[in-house]
Amino acid sequence: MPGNEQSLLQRTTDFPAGQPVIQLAGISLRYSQSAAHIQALADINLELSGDDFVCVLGPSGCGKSSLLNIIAGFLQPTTGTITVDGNIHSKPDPQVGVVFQHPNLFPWLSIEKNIEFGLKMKQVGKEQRKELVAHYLQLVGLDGFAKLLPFQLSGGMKQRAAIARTLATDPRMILLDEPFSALDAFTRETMQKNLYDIWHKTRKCLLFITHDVDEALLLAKRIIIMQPNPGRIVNDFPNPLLRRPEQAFSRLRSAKEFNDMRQFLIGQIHS
Ligand SMILES: Nc1ncnc2c1ncn2[C@@H]1O[C@H](COP(=O)(O)OP(=O)(O)OP(=O)(O)O)[C@@H](O)[C@H]1O
Repeated sequence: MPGNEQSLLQRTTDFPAGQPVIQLAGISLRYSQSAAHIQALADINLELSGDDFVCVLGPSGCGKSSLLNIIAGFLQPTTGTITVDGNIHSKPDPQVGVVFQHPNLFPWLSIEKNIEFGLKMKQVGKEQRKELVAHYLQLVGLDGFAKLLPFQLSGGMKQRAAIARTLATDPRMILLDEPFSALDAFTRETMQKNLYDIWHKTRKCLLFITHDVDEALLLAKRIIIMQPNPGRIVNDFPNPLLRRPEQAFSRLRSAKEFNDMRQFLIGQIHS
């Protein structure tokens, strides 16, 4: 692998694992609509490390999307600050990548051109772009589909292309907003395995929002529970079932500990 590509692919490893990537201090958010106010978030304090895979669970309306939009820089908090690697973060920034529920690829660009797009924006040279695109296409298992247009791919393949596009620019962290919720159950499980393997290989800091307790238990290294009125974090703990890559989902799902944790999480969400 050429030296330049090596440095781009491995840039995240320049930061020691375990070092905070992002810190949220005293974040609150109040939506004001005419005379009505909604306190969507209150007193959010959070620190995510370089190799965290955090799943955020909580009932509808507890502020998960608001929190993600603030971290993405799409929304300004009413109070509080966010820092990325110690620097104030207050607007969309290539250091924080986002994968949405719908892959929103550029429909007129081939899959490889979609992945290359962010690299062009970063002014990465042509040869290096080519190698990075090939690397990330392979990482998400789309190496045979580079020349196709998005409409020629299945929903799961499009979402993998969107993940590759975000990974290719090597952000410090990636926010994923229910990225598999529009997929059928079988594709969803395949995608969960894919994402877990990608995280295991890249050790990228991931913040993943989901409504699905099983999904959180199968994927997360750390689980955060939120509650509404106002939206706040009520629990934040390491997933005791953190899976080894070779462990089958079906095996983990059938374990008594899995069912116990599932009941615990459902109780926490609905308490
Ligand atoms: N643009 C907005 N203007 C006013 N209120 C909003 C806006 N967006 C969200 N809210 C309110 O803020 C609170 C949190 O909403 P948010 O969408 O962040 O929750 P959520 O946990 O992501 O919900 P869901 O799981 O249903 O997607 C809710 O009471 C919601 O009605």
